Amino acid sequence: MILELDCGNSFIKWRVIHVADAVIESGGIVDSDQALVAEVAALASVRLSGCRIVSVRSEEETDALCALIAQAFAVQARVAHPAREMAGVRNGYDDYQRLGMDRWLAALGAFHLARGACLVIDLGTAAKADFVAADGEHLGGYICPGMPLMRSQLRTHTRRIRYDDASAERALASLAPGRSTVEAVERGCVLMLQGFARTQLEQARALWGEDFTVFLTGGDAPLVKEAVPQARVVPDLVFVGLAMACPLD
Ligand SMILES: Nc1ncnc2c1ncn2[C@@H]1O[C@H](COP(=O)(O)OP(=O)(O)OP(=O)(O)O)[C@@H](O)[C@H]1O
Ligand SMILES: CC(C)(CO)[C@@H](O)C(=O)NCCC(=O)O
Ligand SMILES: [K+]
Repeated sequence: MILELDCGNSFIKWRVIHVADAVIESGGIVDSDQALVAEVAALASVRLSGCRIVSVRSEEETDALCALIAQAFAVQARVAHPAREMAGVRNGYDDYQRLGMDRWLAALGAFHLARGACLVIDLGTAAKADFVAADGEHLGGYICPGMPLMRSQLRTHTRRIRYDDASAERALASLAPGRSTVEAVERGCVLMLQGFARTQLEQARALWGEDFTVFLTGGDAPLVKEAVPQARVVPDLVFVGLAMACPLD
């Protein structure tokens, strides 16, 4: 079994899979390196033979996580690195090393699954969109604040926007105009995300007509699912690309 990690800016998503058939044994989402090691160590009957990591954190933070994993599980983690070209996809950035690895791997995974032009919308701490043409050319993309950043900017830079997580969740039962602060903010931010997603669709249509696949991923994908009914929701899209970039067998 191998451990797969997607280290985002706020959370680490992890999975333990059987390497031969990619069957998922277990998985979770944690907010610290220590919590990760604790959760994986608590799995009964798991013997890891390898580990692969994609990280958008600093090199120091990623190295520290690899050291912790080596110590806890006696495996040397393989870290995915930028490439100018991989699996038929050509990185569209002027400086290919600057493209976020989560975006790059999601684009690889999407192109592999779509076998044609695709749009990836990834809604996490940041909202990202990436475009890959039918010939594998990555055309670039967009980065915006995601739901957590929009929310926290409003809370930080205003005096009278204050509410707790439980009421935030309740507020999203509907998207009607808000009749309280929490409803107004939470629903407003969801509409921003949906607007982002719809605008990316318009871009894709302008480029490719109707001949493309839309992928939706990231922790906040459910919030825009209904606004983009044609999208394939693939929560593990980054892991699909990670397996391609770091084969372990
Ligand atoms: N079980 C969960 N734990 C934490 N966040 C969750 C969970 N389910 C959904 N979310 C939502 O997912 C969002 C974070 O998404 P994600 O985990 O994709 O972010 P990230 O990987 O840290 O960010 P990024 O990909 O931009 O670096 C949060 O806004 C949170 O509301
Ligand atoms: C945009 C984020 C923060 C999203 O996780 C990540 O992909 C990243 O750090 N990217 C580097 C900047 C870029 O992609 O242009
Ligand atoms: K991520």
